[in-house]
Parts: sequence; C-alpha cells; structure tokens
Amino acid sequence: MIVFKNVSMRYPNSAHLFRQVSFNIDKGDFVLVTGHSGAGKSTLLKLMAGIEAPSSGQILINQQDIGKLHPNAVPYLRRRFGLVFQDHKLLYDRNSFDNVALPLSIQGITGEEAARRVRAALDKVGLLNKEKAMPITLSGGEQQRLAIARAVVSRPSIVIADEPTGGLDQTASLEIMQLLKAFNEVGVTVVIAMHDVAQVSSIAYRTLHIDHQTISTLPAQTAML
Ligand SMILES: Nc1ncnc2c1ncn2[C@@H]1O[C@H](COP(=O)(O)OP(=O)(O)OP(=O)(O)O)[C@@H](O)[C@H]1O
Repeated sequence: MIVFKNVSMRYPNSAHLFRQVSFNIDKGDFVLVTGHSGAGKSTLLKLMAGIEAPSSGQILINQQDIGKLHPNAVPYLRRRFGLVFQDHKLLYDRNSFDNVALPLSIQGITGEEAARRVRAALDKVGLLNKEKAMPITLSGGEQQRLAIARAVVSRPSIVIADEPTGGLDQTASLEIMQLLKAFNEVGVTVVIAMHDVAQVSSIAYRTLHIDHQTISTLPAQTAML
C-alpha cells in the first residue's frame, strides 16, 4: 500500500535525515514510527502523504509513484489519507460539527448526506453530544478526538497521525490509541509517529524506527505496560 524504495531525504542546507531507506506498509497494518526528537518522524509522515518530496528515491501509494503524479492528481491522493497533526489544525471559529464537515464540503458533499456522515464520525469518537460546542471549550483529549473525526469523515484508507497523544495524560492517550486501533480493526491502515511508545498498552503494532539516517522495521509486537 505504501512502498518506499531507496528514499533519501534532506532539507536544503541540512544533513540527511534518511539515506536510501526502503520499506513497505501493507493494507491493514498498524505501524508506529519511533525515533528521537528531530530524527525525522514528522518528515517521514509528510513524505508518505505527499506533503514533502524526497531528495531521491521512489514512494509508491497503491502502486502509484507519487513523484510522477500530475499536480492535479495530488488532491485526489490526499483524499485517501486522514491526517491528524499534534496541533489539531482545528478551526476555532467554527463549532465541532462544522470542523468535521469541512473535508466533505471540499469534496462537494453537503446537506443531509454530509450531516449523516459528520454525525457518524462524531459518534465514533464519542463526541455526538458536542456537535455544537466550539473547539476551545473542549478538553485536549476531546479536541484530539475531534481532529480524528475530521480525519476519518472522508472514509480514508490510510490514517496518518503525528504524535496524536502529545500533551495528553495517560487515560486520554489510551483512549486515542484505542480509537485509532478500532479504525484499524475495520481495515484502515494506521501510521502513527510517537516518541513515547510506553503509552501504547496491549496494542499489536509494527515499528519503523529511525536512527542514524536509517530505518529499521520490527515485526508486529504487543506492548505491555
Ligand atoms: N520544512 C523544513 N525545512 C527545513 N528543515 C526542516 C523542515 N521540517 C523539519 N526540518 C528539520 O528536520 C529535522 C527533523 O524534523 P522532524 O519534525 O521530521 O523530526 P521529528 O522526529 O518528528 O521530531 P519531534 O519528535 O521533535 O517532533 C529537524 O532537524 C527539523 O528542524
């Protein structure tokens, strides 16, 4: 589903973050990207989503080389992804319902169909009773769940989450991880960047670990606290 072939990445005037890394993420995988601060976890997620381009090498999403996509095709690729970033990127002047409806309206889905899908997404993350709430009135964990509802409302086949539990306490972190696991269990491929793997309890996952410009892949394992 996601294939990296000999991918190298360096930002202008910086040292390499990765040199010639190759790995596959298969449909239905639940993958953690780990590594120290500054190792390149966020960059790896941005490469997967086509937000950054590699310095060299190939990245294939469903057998399509994203480096060779026509610029007009990029928005269609992005729709396959649900992106959850640590700073939420929620719109604070719109209520929860409208935040989740936004990706649908960009795709031209409005009215009753949109409302049905927005409420289904809010229900999945346990926020159906908060549809009129403004994001600022929600707790950190609720804001993160709202960001997840917005990421999944377009029914993406891949959810990419960058430190989705950052700043949350252990209970809220576990809720977020269980929520992402629940999407994974119905077939969504999930890739999560996380520096503190101790937060992941009893969840089977594969690991891509970034260290010294290389990425090692570890097979599925179950973390126990
Ligand atoms: N757009 C950019 N232009 C130039 N350098 C960048 C850019 N984005 C990130 N970097 C640099 O690349 C390196 C890796 O950043 P990245 O955010 O991918 O790491 P990370 O592993 O996610 O770190 P953290 O755990 O602290 O979030 C850092 O040194 C960062 O300053």
